[in-house]
Amino acid sequence: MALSAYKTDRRELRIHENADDLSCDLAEYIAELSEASIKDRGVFAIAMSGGSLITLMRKLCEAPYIKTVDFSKWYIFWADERVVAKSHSDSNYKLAKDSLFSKVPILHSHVHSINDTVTAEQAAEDYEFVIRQLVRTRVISVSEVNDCPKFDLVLLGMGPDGHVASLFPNHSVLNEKEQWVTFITDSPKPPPERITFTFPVINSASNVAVVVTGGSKAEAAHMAIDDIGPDSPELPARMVQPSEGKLVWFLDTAAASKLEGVKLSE
Ligand SMILES: O=C1O[C@H](COP(=O)(O)O)[C@@H](O)[C@H](O)[C@H]1O
Repeated sequence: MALSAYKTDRRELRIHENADDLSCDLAEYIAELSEASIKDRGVFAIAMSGGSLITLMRKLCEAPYIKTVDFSKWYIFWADERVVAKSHSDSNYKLAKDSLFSKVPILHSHVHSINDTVTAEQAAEDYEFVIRQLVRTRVISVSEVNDCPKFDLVLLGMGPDGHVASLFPNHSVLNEKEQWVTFITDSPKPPPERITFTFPVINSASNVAVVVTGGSKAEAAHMAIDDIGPDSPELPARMVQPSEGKLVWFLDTAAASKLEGVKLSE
Protein backbone atom coordinates (compact mmCIF):
# COMPACT_ATOMS: atom_id res chain seq x y z
CA MET A 1 0.00 0.00 0.00
CA ALA A 2 1.49 3.33 -1.05
CA LEU A 3 1.96 6.12 1.51
CA SER A 4 0.43 8.41 -1.09
CA ALA A 5 -1.05 7.63 -4.47
CA TYR A 6 -2.04 10.12 -7.14
CA LYS A 7 -3.87 8.87 -10.15
CA THR A 8 -5.14 10.26 -13.42
CA ASP A 9 -6.45 8.18 -16.34
CA ARG A 10 -3.01 7.52 -17.77
CA ARG A 11 -0.54 8.18 -14.96
CA GLU A 12 -0.18 7.10 -11.38
CA LEU A 13 2.33 8.09 -8.71
CA ARG A 14 2.91 5.59 -5.90
CA ILE A 15 5.03 7.05 -3.14
CA HIS A 16 6.46 4.86 -0.39
CA GLU A 17 8.06 5.59 2.93
CA ASN A 18 11.00 3.29 2.29
CA ALA A 19 12.55 0.93 -0.26
CA ASP A 20 11.12 -2.15 1.43
CA ASP A 21 7.51 -0.95 1.09
CA LEU A 22 8.22 0.09 -2.49
CA SER A 23 9.62 -3.38 -3.25
CA CYS A 24 6.47 -5.06 -1.90
CA ASP A 25 4.20 -2.83 -3.99
CA LEU A 26 6.37 -3.26 -7.09
CA ALA A 27 6.24 -7.06 -6.76
CA GLU A 28 2.46 -6.96 -6.38
CA TYR A 29 2.14 -4.66 -9.42
CA ILE A 30 4.33 -6.92 -11.61
CA ALA A 31 2.53 -10.07 -10.39
CA GLU A 32 -0.87 -8.56 -11.26
CA LEU A 33 0.26 -7.54 -14.75
CA SER A 34 1.82 -10.96 -15.30
CA GLU A 35 -1.40 -12.71 -14.33
CA ALA A 36 -3.55 -10.46 -16.54
CA SER A 37 -1.26 -10.83 -19.53
CA ILE A 38 -0.95 -14.62 -19.23
CA LYS A 39 -4.74 -14.87 -18.96
CA ASP A 40 -5.18 -12.65 -22.00
CA ARG A 41 -2.31 -13.75 -24.28
CA GLY A 42 -0.76 -16.82 -22.67
CA VAL A 43 2.60 -15.08 -22.14
CA PHE A 44 4.14 -12.07 -20.38
CA ALA A 45 6.69 -10.03 -22.35
CA ILE A 46 8.64 -7.86 -19.93
CA ALA A 47 11.54 -5.54 -20.70
CA MET A 48 13.69 -4.43 -17.83
CA SER A 49 16.52 -2.05 -17.13
CA GLY A 50 19.51 -2.44 -14.84
CA GLY A 51 20.71 -0.53 -11.79
CA SER A 52 18.80 -0.13 -8.54
CA LEU A 53 15.57 -1.39 -10.15
CA ILE A 54 16.81 -4.98 -9.98
CA THR A 55 17.38 -4.88 -6.22
CA LEU A 56 13.95 -3.31 -5.82
CA MET A 57 12.41 -6.29 -7.66
CA ARG A 58 13.76 -8.69 -5.03
CA LYS A 59 10.37 -9.47 -3.42
CA LEU A 60 9.38 -11.35 -6.58
CA CYS A 61 11.74 -14.12 -5.47
CA GLU A 62 9.92 -14.49 -2.17
CA ALA A 63 6.56 -15.86 -0.98
CA PRO A 64 3.88 -15.60 -2.18
CA TYR A 65 5.15 -14.62 -5.66
CA ILE A 66 7.69 -17.39 -6.07
CA LYS A 67 4.73 -19.80 -5.99
CA THR A 68 1.87 -17.75 -7.48
CA VAL A 69 3.59 -16.12 -10.49
CA ASP A 70 3.83 -18.34 -13.58
CA PHE A 71 7.42 -17.47 -14.46
CA SER A 72 7.46 -20.20 -17.13
CA LYS A 73 5.33 -17.88 -19.30
CA TRP A 74 7.66 -14.91 -18.94
CA TYR A 75 9.77 -13.66 -21.86
CA ILE A 76 12.52 -11.32 -20.73
CA PHE A 77 14.12 -8.46 -22.66
CA TRP A 78 16.29 -5.50 -21.79
CA ALA A 79 15.19 -1.92 -22.39
CA ASP A 80 18.89 -1.15 -22.29
CA GLU A 81 22.11 -3.04 -21.94
CA ARG A 82 25.75 -2.18 -21.59
CA VAL A 83 27.84 -3.70 -24.40
CA VAL A 84 30.15 -5.77 -22.23
CA ALA A 85 30.56 -9.51 -21.73
CA LYS A 86 27.60 -11.15 -20.00
CA SER A 87 29.95 -12.19 -17.21
CA HIS A 88 31.11 -8.57 -16.62
CA SER A 89 29.99 -6.80 -13.46
CA ASP A 90 28.61 -3.92 -15.60
CA SER A 91 26.24 -6.24 -17.49
CA ASN A 92 22.55 -5.60 -16.81
CA TYR A 93 21.94 -9.24 -17.79
CA LYS A 94 24.37 -10.50 -15.14
CA LEU A 95 22.81 -8.30 -12.48
CA ALA A 96 19.30 -9.58 -13.27
CA LYS A 97 20.49 -13.18 -13.54
CA ASP A 98 22.37 -13.15 -10.23
CA SER A 99 19.66 -11.34 -8.27
CA LEU A 100 16.51 -12.58 -9.97
CA PHE A 101 16.47 -15.21 -12.72
CA SER A 102 18.65 -17.69 -10.92
CA LYS A 103 16.07 -17.65 -8.09
CA VAL A 104 12.81 -18.08 -10.02
CA PRO A 105 11.76 -20.71 -12.60
CA ILE A 106 12.22 -18.66 -15.77
CA LEU A 107 13.03 -20.71 -18.87
CA HIS A 108 16.51 -20.06 -20.19
CA SER A 109 15.20 -19.99 -23.78
CA HIS A 110 12.83 -17.13 -22.85
CA VAL A 111 15.65 -14.85 -21.69
CA HIS A 112 16.65 -12.60 -24.58
CA SER A 113 19.98 -11.01 -23.77
CA ILE A 114 22.11 -9.12 -26.30
CA ASN A 115 24.87 -10.57 -28.46
CA ASP A 116 27.93 -9.58 -26.42
CA THR A 117 30.50 -10.63 -29.02
CA VAL A 118 29.90 -7.83 -31.55
CA THR A 119 30.04 -4.04 -31.75
CA ALA A 120 27.36 -1.89 -30.12
CA GLU A 121 25.92 -1.08 -33.55
CA GLN A 122 25.68 -4.76 -34.50
CA ALA A 123 24.31 -5.73 -31.08
CA ALA A 124 21.48 -3.18 -31.47
CA GLU A 125 20.72 -4.46 -34.98
CA ASP A 126 20.73 -8.09 -33.79
CA TYR A 127 18.49 -7.27 -30.85
CA GLU A 128 15.95 -5.50 -33.04
CA PHE A 129 15.98 -8.53 -35.36
CA VAL A 130 15.20 -10.87 -32.44
CA ILE A 131 12.36 -8.60 -31.32
CA ARG A 132 10.96 -8.53 -34.89
CA GLN A 133 10.86 -12.35 -34.95
CA LEU A 134 9.02 -12.45 -31.65
CA VAL A 135 6.55 -9.80 -32.79
CA ARG A 136 5.87 -11.96 -35.84
CA THR A 137 5.11 -14.99 -33.63
CA ARG A 138 3.08 -12.79 -31.25
CA VAL A 139 5.23 -13.48 -28.20
CA ILE A 140 5.33 -9.69 -28.18
CA SER A 141 2.14 -7.86 -29.21
CA VAL A 142 2.16 -5.16 -31.80
CA SER A 143 0.88 -1.60 -31.54
CA GLU A 144 -1.94 -0.89 -33.95
CA VAL A 145 -0.93 2.76 -33.99
CA ASN A 146 2.64 2.49 -35.27
CA ASP A 147 3.50 -1.23 -35.74
CA CYS A 148 5.99 -1.01 -32.88
CA PRO A 149 6.37 -3.88 -30.43
CA LYS A 150 3.93 -3.51 -27.57
CA PHE A 151 5.59 -5.01 -24.49
CA ASP A 152 3.27 -6.02 -21.67
CA LEU A 153 5.54 -4.14 -19.30
CA VAL A 154 8.63 -1.95 -19.65
CA LEU A 155 10.45 -1.35 -16.36
CA LEU A 156 12.70 1.69 -16.20
CA GLY A 157 14.99 3.23 -13.61
CA MET A 158 16.04 6.88 -13.75
CA GLY A 159 19.48 8.41 -13.18
CA PRO A 160 20.03 11.67 -11.25
CA ASP A 161 20.45 13.37 -14.66
CA GLY A 162 16.97 12.18 -15.72
CA HIS A 163 18.15 9.45 -18.09
CA VAL A 164 16.01 6.37 -18.61
CA ALA A 165 17.20 3.14 -20.25
CA SER A 166 20.35 4.44 -22.04
CA LEU A 167 18.60 7.57 -23.31
CA PHE A 168 20.65 10.43 -21.89
CA PRO A 169 19.85 14.18 -21.85
CA ASN A 170 20.68 16.08 -25.05
CA HIS A 171 21.65 12.95 -26.98
CA SER A 172 20.58 12.68 -30.61
CA VAL A 173 19.04 9.21 -30.05
CA LEU A 174 16.24 10.87 -28.05
CA ASN A 175 14.74 11.80 -31.40
CA GLU A 176 15.12 8.40 -33.09
CA LYS A 177 11.79 7.58 -34.69
CA GLU A 178 12.52 4.68 -37.08
CA GLN A 179 14.62 2.17 -35.19
CA TRP A 180 13.27 0.11 -32.30
CA VAL A 181 16.68 -0.49 -30.77
CA THR A 182 19.63 1.82 -31.20
CA PHE A 183 23.15 2.17 -29.80
CA ILE A 184 25.43 4.77 -28.28
CA THR A 185 29.19 4.77 -27.86
CA ASP A 186 29.45 7.94 -25.77
CA SER A 187 27.39 7.29 -22.64
CA PRO A 188 28.20 9.96 -20.04
CA LYS A 189 27.84 7.22 -17.43
CA PRO A 190 30.30 4.34 -17.87
CA PRO A 191 30.51 2.02 -19.64
CA PRO A 192 30.29 4.14 -22.83
CA GLU A 193 28.90 1.53 -25.25
CA ARG A 194 25.26 0.62 -24.84
CA ILE A 195 22.17 -0.43 -26.70
CA THR A 196 18.78 0.99 -25.84
CA PHE A 197 15.11 0.84 -26.75
CA THR A 198 14.02 4.04 -28.45
CA PHE A 199 11.09 6.18 -27.30
CA PRO A 200 8.67 4.84 -29.93
CA VAL A 201 9.10 1.36 -28.38
CA ILE A 202 9.00 2.49 -24.74
CA ASN A 203 5.92 4.60 -25.39
CA SER A 204 4.11 1.81 -27.26
CA ALA A 205 4.13 -0.53 -24.25
CA SER A 206 0.90 -1.54 -22.54
CA ASN A 207 2.45 -0.60 -19.21
CA VAL A 208 5.51 1.40 -18.26
CA ALA A 209 6.84 1.72 -14.71
CA VAL A 210 9.57 4.16 -13.67
CA VAL A 211 11.14 3.14 -10.37
CA VAL A 212 13.10 5.82 -8.52
CA THR A 213 14.62 6.00 -5.04
CA GLY A 214 16.93 8.43 -3.24
CA GLY A 215 17.25 12.18 -2.74
CA SER A 216 19.86 12.53 -5.50
CA LYS A 217 17.03 11.92 -7.99
CA ALA A 218 14.47 14.31 -6.43
CA GLU A 219 15.22 17.24 -8.74
CA ALA A 220 15.04 15.05 -11.87
CA ALA A 221 11.78 13.51 -10.61
CA HIS A 222 10.34 17.01 -10.17
CA MET A 223 11.47 18.02 -13.68
CA ALA A 224 10.05 14.80 -15.14
CA ILE A 225 6.69 14.71 -13.37
CA ASP A 226 5.60 18.24 -12.47
CA ASP A 227 3.98 20.71 -14.78
CA ILE A 228 6.95 22.99 -15.38
CA GLY A 229 5.66 24.85 -18.40
CA PRO A 230 6.22 24.86 -22.14
CA ASP A 231 9.92 25.80 -21.98
CA SER A 232 10.78 22.68 -20.00
CA PRO A 233 14.02 21.00 -21.07
CA GLU A 234 13.84 17.77 -23.02
CA LEU A 235 14.47 15.49 -20.07
CA PRO A 236 14.41 11.81 -21.11
CA ALA A 237 12.31 10.76 -18.09
CA ARG A 238 9.75 13.41 -19.03
CA MET A 239 9.50 11.91 -22.52
CA VAL A 240 8.17 8.64 -21.08
CA GLN A 241 4.55 9.08 -22.13
CA PRO A 242 2.89 5.86 -23.24
CA SER A 243 0.61 6.62 -26.18
CA GLU A 244 -2.03 4.04 -25.27
CA GLY A 245 -0.64 2.33 -22.18
CA LYS A 246 -0.46 3.18 -18.51
CA LEU A 247 2.43 4.83 -16.71
CA VAL A 248 3.17 4.25 -13.02
CA TRP A 249 5.92 6.04 -11.13
CA PHE A 250 7.18 4.21 -8.02
CA LEU A 251 9.04 6.64 -5.75
CA ASP A 252 10.32 6.66 -2.20
CA THR A 253 9.76 9.80 -0.11
CA ALA A 254 13.32 11.02 -0.73
CA ALA A 255 12.89 10.87 -4.53
CA ALA A 256 9.42 12.46 -4.21
CA SER A 257 10.58 15.23 -1.87
CA LYS A 258 10.60 17.98 -4.54
CA LEU A 259 7.31 17.09 -6.20
CA GLU A 260 4.74 19.88 -6.20
CA GLY A 261 1.45 19.36 -4.38
CA VAL A 262 2.47 16.02 -2.91
CA LYS A 263 1.79 15.64 0.81
CA LEU A 264 4.20 13.19 2.42
CA SER A 265 3.77 13.83 6.13
CA GLU A 266 0.79 11.50 6.97
O1 LIG B 1 23.14 3.02 -16.44
C1 LIG B 1 22.01 2.76 -16.11
O2 LIG B 1 21.38 3.57 -15.21
C2 LIG B 1 19.96 3.57 -15.02
C3 LIG B 1 19.68 4.09 -13.62
O3 LIG B 1 20.38 3.27 -12.69
P1 LIG B 1 20.20 3.45 -11.12
O4 LIG B 1 21.18 2.47 -10.49
O5 LIG B 1 20.51 4.87 -10.78
O6 LIG B 1 18.79 3.09 -10.79
C4 LIG B 1 19.37 2.19 -15.28
O7 LIG B 1 17.96 2.28 -15.24
C5 LIG B 1 19.86 1.69 -16.62
O8 LIG B 1 19.29 0.45 -16.96
C6 LIG B 1 21.35 1.52 -16.55
O9 LIG B 1 21.91 1.00 -17.74
